[in-house]
Amino acid sequence: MGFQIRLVGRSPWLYYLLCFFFFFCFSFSFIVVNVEGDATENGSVFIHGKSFIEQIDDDFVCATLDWWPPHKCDYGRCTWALASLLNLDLNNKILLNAVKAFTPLKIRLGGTLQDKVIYGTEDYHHPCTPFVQNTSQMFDFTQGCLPLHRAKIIFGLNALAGKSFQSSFAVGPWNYTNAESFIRYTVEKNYIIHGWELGNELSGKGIGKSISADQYASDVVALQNIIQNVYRGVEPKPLVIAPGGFFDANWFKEFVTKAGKSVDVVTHHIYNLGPGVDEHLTEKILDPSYLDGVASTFNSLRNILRTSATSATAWVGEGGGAYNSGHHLVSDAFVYSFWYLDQLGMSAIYDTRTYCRQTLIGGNYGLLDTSTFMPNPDYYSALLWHRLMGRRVLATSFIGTKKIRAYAHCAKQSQGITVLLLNLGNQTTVQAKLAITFVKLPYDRKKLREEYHLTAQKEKSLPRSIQEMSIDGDEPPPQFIVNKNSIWSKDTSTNIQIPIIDLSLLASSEAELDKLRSALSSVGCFQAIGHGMSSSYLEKVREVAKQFFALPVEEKQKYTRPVGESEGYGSDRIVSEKQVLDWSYRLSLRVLPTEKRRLSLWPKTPSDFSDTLEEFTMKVKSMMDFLSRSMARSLNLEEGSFLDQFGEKSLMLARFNFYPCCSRPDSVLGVKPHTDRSGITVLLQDTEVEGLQILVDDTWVNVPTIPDALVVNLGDQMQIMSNGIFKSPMHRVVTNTEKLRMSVAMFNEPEPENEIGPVEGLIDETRPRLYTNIKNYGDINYKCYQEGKIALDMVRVVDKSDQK
Ligand SMILES: O=C(O)CCC(=O)C(=O)O
Ligand SMILES: [Fe+2]
Repeated sequence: MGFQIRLVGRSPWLYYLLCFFFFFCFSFSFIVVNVEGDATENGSVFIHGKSFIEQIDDDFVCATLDWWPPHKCDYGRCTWALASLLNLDLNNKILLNAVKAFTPLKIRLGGTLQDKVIYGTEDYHHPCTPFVQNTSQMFDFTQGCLPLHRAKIIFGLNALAGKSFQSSFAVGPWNYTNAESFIRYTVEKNYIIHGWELGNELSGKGIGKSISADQYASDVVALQNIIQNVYRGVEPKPLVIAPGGFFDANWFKEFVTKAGKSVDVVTHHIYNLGPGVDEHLTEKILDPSYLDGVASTFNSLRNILRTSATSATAWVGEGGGAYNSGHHLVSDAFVYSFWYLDQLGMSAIYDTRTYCRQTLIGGNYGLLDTSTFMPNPDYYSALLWHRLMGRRVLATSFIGTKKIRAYAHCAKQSQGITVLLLNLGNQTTVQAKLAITFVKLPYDRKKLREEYHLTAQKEKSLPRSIQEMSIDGDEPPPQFIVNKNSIWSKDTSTNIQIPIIDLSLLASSEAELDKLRSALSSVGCFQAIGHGMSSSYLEKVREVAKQFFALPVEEKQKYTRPVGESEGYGSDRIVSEKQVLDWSYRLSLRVLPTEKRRLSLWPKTPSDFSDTLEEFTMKVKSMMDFLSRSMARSLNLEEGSFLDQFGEKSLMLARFNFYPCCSRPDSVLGVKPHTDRSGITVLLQDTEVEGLQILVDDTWVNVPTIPDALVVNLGDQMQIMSNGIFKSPMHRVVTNTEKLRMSVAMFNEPEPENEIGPVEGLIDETRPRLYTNIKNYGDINYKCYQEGKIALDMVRVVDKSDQK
């Protein structure tokens, strides 16, 4: 049998086909998540519909709340805000509705600090004080106390209570006094607790501390005894859950064997994507063999449970993918659903009954946004799974590209089958045939098919690309038409000349140094010659840029700038509705510091692209450093006065600009007027086609093309460091009807962590400080750009005399 599904590439496609129970399919539901794909492939989904292989819990989808307070920070970002068990606003309407949509959502309360919590019960006779950051203490925080008026559900208990520490081992029996009185308290209050979990990440080698499997098993027996005692006469009793740690086959085997019937659920944690700071998370998420790597963990735990005398089931007690709070713009973005849905599908195949996502809210991996509580993309993936995927898991395979992941369950609320297909291929459309064995289809299935398409929020794109419009000579759409405001209508002059400075003379000639100072303090721009790069060398750099832009669209799109990011290939980044768009394409790549390069975005064609860029970077950097020193000398400052502020790890961005012809050069710009945010910009212009104009004395001045010259533009951060003596010029690029133009701009700016500000020697009574000291001007600049503000104005010292 065969009905066809089209899986369009470039992002995940999820198809849910809802059909008849007992495997008589009669309706389909599709969830599709995608944008257009270019290549097409064929494949087949096979579902063994005769019997199910495993069964998950009805409330398989579970999410966690953690203890982390607002001052928990990873990689310099503090992402927990008020999302802790201790401070979360439980009356927040969005939160309540988000949870209610699941009816019920299993919530696991726990996390690292769980093993440092004291419960503020009546018999705890000390002040109930919160967690305080203290790096000399285990897990970097002091003990913290849970005031009991906040407790509604508690899941994770402190397993370290009463233990002594021998290096990384926690030894001795669990002191359960405080936990027991806390459990009693919840029973007195009639709080319904689904399960009590003992400890967090203390299994195997543990994270920070570990407990032997033998001791853990005894502690769990003690917990089971407490539960039997405290809940005497109450049915059903809460589950006893442990160890909530990373899987270690020997440890888990021993624990399960020794805990015997005392443990109801064996929990383990999944952080298979590695540290949140990893820049390659997206590549890992979209790599099928990487995703497959974790299957052995699920399989091994299943085998242990099957071969032990236990009726315990397996749960993922905490699955966050990338540890240390995840990664902003990855774990809270659409791409994470590829990892998350694949985890749900895969874990279910290996008899995992429940999967708790770290987190419901908090960190960068929340299903809800930590500050707004609004759903992140994975919330919808979780909800769709919860509503559509039933308990029974069906054996499913995909024959064809490895980029398709296929999972099928009996449907949840209707009779039939739900199929989940993910397309990890970001370029390929897959035509998939669906074959279900042992099923008869006595009905008109097409009529009853439902599709659900989840789509990543796209940067708003134009119906036609600039290139197409350029080739066809189209009238540019309104988004490109500049409003003829005051800055546009300033005169264009050919009288004013952009200074030419010979760098080879700067070291020896005072006159040339004076020329440099005067150029930078008037125009803020000059043409540099004598820089040591030959014209044939510069031609080679232009050539690789030209070859890249000449590639077919689909080839260039392999390097497309990811949504919300600044590196990669694309046209003007749209940050506001009102923005007038530039008539250009850009390939932006961070080239320094070298460890911050995203090589996956560096073109493979032409083959010498990377080497050429690497060499050009090094040459331009040494030219810029020489210029920084010369600029300092020209102002009678220590040579390092500016360069030291850039720091050892200054940032350098390379931007390859391509300007197609435009039918309306009178009202469309290649780049709208702006100042560069950099410290120094070095620009390699097209050899023939002009376009760059600098605003000098209220007049737009052409910067002519000189084949051997490199244009040096001063950026905002140098204007700040020079206390306004040097100017960061306003500039723009005009379009023309006949000729394509290209340029390569190299922007160098100080390390974002460095505090920069006006050099002391340039501040005195006659020239008071113009700018405050600041860090990360790049961020300030971007935020201002989004809000239509001028960043330099934001960092200016307010003149008190103006405030009257
Ligand atoms: O292409 C040019 O000439 C200048 C480009 C520019 O100003 C920029 O990329 O900031
Ligand atoms: Fe610029």
